[in-house]
Amino acid sequence: MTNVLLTLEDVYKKFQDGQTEVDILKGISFSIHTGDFVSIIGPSGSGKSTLLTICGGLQEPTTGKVVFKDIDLYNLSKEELTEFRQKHIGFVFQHMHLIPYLTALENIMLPLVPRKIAIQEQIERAKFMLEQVGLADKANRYPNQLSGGEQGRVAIARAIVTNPSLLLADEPTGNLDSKTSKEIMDLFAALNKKGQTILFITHQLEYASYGNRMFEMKDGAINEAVLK
Ligand SMILES: Nc1ncnc2c1ncn2[C@@H]1O[C@H](COP(=O)(O)OP(=O)(O)OP(=O)(O)O)[C@@H](O)[C@H]1O
Repeated sequence: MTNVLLTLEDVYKKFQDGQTEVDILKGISFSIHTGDFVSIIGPSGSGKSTLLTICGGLQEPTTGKVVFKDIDLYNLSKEELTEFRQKHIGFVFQHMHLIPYLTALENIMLPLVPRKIAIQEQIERAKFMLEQVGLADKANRYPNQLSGGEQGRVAIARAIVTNPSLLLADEPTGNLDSKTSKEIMDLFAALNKKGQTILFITHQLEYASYGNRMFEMKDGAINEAVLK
């Protein structure tokens, strides 16, 4: 039985830098399995965010294939790709991107809106997610009434309220102090323990080692570290 969730096959990404074309990703291949907790670590500008967006169906590679289960992502139409992302992918970004004029609960409900789910069920599911991330008592707070770590928790709850097969996080601890960062990483670890597949970027080895696999990016290539 195979439980491969995502496969990248010889992925290249080139960007135009003035007159020259620069290869940012140079033939990346790997597979992620259901239940994996994978970190990507590497120097600034090495292409980590570019890789993550390609994995999440947000940015097409120049060449190469991205296959999710048996779906060849970049063969989908724009509409199909949007639907795919809504159904299968959760995103958490460094700056959280919470909507300032919506409460924590309403922020978490947002991804459910396009699904035409009855409003009461949206509320119930968002409340359940708040409990999962330990913020049941902060449902009616606005983002500016929450600490950085609490905002991170809301962003994570929002990313997983749709039960995505894959959670992608781009430096989720980037703006947080070390105590709060550890809390967020502990939350990821707890979610992974419950079965959530996670691929995340970090600059810090300490957090990279939370995962069961670690990818090191350098000069457009990836090297999987051997973990003990
Ligand atoms: N749309 C674009 N057009 C041109 N160059 C780009 C574009 N997007 C990214 N780049 C370049 O590609 C390189 C990799 O960027 P990327 O954001 O993927 O790196 P990163 O490893 O995530 O960096 P950081 O750790 O600083 O966030 C950088 O040199 C960046 O300037």
